[in-house]
Amino acid sequence: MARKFFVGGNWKCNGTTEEVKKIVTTLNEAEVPPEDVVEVVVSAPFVFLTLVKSLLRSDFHVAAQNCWVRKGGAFTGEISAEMLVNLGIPWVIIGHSERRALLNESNEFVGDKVAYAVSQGVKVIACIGETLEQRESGSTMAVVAAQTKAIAEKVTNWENVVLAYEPVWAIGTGKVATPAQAQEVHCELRKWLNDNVNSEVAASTRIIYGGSVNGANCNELAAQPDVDGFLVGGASLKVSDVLSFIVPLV
Ligand SMILES: O=C[C@H](O)COP(=O)(O)O
Repeated sequence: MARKFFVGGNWKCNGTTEEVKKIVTTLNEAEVPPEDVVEVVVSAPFVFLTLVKSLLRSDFHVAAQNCWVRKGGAFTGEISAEMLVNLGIPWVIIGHSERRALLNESNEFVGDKVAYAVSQGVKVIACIGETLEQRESGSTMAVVAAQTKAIAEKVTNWENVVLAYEPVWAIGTGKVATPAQAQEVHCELRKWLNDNVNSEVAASTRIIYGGSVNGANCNELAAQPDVDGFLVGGASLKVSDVLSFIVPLV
């Protein structure tokens, strides 16, 4: 089953109105592969979601970077999946390692969040990945399998989930995983989905890579059979780089 290539830009907690407008203008003016070849999703901070949605070309889509674990209500500072639906925001990132580490989001909490967002009709980029210590101790696969299991236990509709493998040691460090390292984990994750969910989900779920992706390394990573796209942080924030990992994929 063909899996449409997915390119996500995660702006994290960055940007001003002026910077956002500049990046969106650059994206809007670019000649990129058609939407049926590459799906492009821009993940903006909450405060810029409506602005980005109003300015961004219609063949690109907008994502939030988090949402609450259940129906909204008395949860000060949180944003609910219902609100994203109301604003017409189709995607959300859940379980990014920065939130897992800094805000103590557990595997179970992330699984609950993914399931609730999907149940409300919001598509999810679900992040998983090991720390350097875990990789060096040989537990990479056990870690990402446990993270994926917590999602698989709660989610039935995998059509609306993209799995983002983001080794923590590669995020924002310039130390990109080698294409072989990325392929090895993606292949094992697909096997895990086959063995623990079903063969259709394994064949159709997009497994994307994140961690120091840029224009110089994206093509080699994209050539790996189980790398179905990217979640890009730093390079997605620079006007000079923002197209470097989309346009070469033509
Ligand atoms: O969500 C994106 C990842 O954290 C990757 O960030 P990075 O491209 O700056 O390493």
